[in-house]
Amino acid sequence: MSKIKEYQLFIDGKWVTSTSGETIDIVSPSTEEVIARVQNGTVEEAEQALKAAEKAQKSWKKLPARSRAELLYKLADEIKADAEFLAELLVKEQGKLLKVARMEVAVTASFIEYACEGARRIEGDIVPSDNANEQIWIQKVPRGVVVAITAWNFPLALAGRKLGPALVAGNTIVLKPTSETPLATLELGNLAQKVGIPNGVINILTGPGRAMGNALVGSPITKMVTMTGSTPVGQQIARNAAQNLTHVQLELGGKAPFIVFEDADIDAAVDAALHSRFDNCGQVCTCNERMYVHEGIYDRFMDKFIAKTKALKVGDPMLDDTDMGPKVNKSELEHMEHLVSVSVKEGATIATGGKRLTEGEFSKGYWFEPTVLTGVTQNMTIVHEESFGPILPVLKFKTFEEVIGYANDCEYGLAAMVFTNDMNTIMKCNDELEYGEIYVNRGHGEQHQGFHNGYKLSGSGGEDGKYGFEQYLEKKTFYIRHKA
Ligand SMILES: NC(=O)C1=CN([C@@H]2O[C@H](COP(=O)(O)OP(=O)(O)OC[C@H]3O[C@@H](n4cnc5c(N)ncnc54)[C@H](OP(=O)(O)O)[C@@H]3O)[C@@H](O)[C@H]2O)C=CC1
Ligand SMILES: O=C(O)[C@@H](O)[C@@H]1OC[C@H](O)[C@H]1O
Repeated sequence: MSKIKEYQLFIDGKWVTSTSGETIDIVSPSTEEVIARVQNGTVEEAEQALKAAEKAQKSWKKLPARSRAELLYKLADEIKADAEFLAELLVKEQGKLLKVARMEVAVTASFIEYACEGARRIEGDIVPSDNANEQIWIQKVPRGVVVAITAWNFPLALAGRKLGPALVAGNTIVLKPTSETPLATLELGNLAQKVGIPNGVINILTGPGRAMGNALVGSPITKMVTMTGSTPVGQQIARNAAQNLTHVQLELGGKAPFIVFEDADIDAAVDAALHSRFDNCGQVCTCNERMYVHEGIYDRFMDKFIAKTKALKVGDPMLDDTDMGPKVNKSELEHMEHLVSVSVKEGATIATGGKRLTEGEFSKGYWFEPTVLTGVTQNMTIVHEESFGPILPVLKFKTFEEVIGYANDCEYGLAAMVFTNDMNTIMKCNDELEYGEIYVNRGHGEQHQGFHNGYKLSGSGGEDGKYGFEQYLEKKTFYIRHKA
């Protein structure tokens, strides 16, 4: 039995063991085995990390942005060089398919590289004054210490998505990954040391979000909090950050509608709907969480969709021919069972799936069948509560007005997907859908140069692209008068 690796806290360029003397077991979702242990960090260690970041930021911000970017390009290179090791670690800790984990590692590096491209575009303004012999300069400056808190579904990519722009902009960072899947993120500490990122610029802490997270968010040293996770926790963070009026950027829950109009390309829509629901075991914030199919094509569409859902291969995420791995933990698995049970009680029919898998290779781990619910009505719980798993409720619709009303009848506003070839319908969807991200004739999947922006309870501030980069900068205005 190989010795279980115990990770430490990464503070001020050094690996340290927590004074708590306690560790957190990291469990494989595929086998339920303990695969590693991480520190149960203390509030005092949160303070130490913040102070290290504050100290380091004073010189880090003085480096030319291009010099900061050079170091971060090297970090991205090291991530790519370590791709297979990091990908397998993601499979072990989160249960995602190896092919998806490889994509996640590549995306982590490219998030950082995209941020580096912005190093020469941190531009301000020179504005004419109403006064003679005077100029007004509006300069973009870093905020200071950024606290980044991430979710368990794409832990490494979410870290790169935040670390890249934060550091290129001249901030330093204290990164707290989720206690569910912190391992690949912790490895960034080793890579930061390897490329020579100065001590204190990157700090990585583990420990329960409530205690450690609260301490990080509530500190006056913290000048920005960027968090990806659930809406309730995002709301808690916003309340906690308010005491210091700290800038907060939140990427939260979603309940994306997937709308198939009568003129849609049915085969393309079936494939997009399938992948947008079941990829990463449905654990993507922009997943197809509810599907609306026009009554005119419903039977043809559903025959194809159900057949493809039944054909999905659930199993070992390390194998190339596996289509779906396990849910991330026991409570998430039990939540799937709960949602199906409530849906059936409310009148839904299970068209396929609906149960946890327990036989043979599934005797250990958190496995759930790809599930499609039909006979669903708009008032049912499953149409409004995020499942963040492989459960898809399907509803019929007749008219444009009806389905737009259904789609917008939601407390979330992150992503929506629409299949139609009618330009007029596309433009009306663009006008009327209350979502920050709309995909037309394709499934979900953001790009770095876009803007990942949740409306309503899906978030605040947005990230990615030039608008996401701007979040990591403050503005400073100079009024400069000179002798005539
Ligand atoms: N909009 C988007 O881009 C995305 C949204 N999500 C959403 O995230 C959710 C699933 O991820 P999950 O990790 O379970 O989300 P959680 O909200 O449970 O946790 C997110 C992070 O917040 C930390 N945390 C928990 N409580 C606090 C607190 N009081 N103060 C500060 N930090 C805290 C957690 O730490 P710990 O785990 O140690 O408790 C974790 O690191 C889903 O709702 C999904 O929709 C996921 C990915 C992307
Ligand atoms: O956070 C999510 O669920 C998505 O934004 C996901 O995270 C990193 C990937 O690039 C996105 O698909």
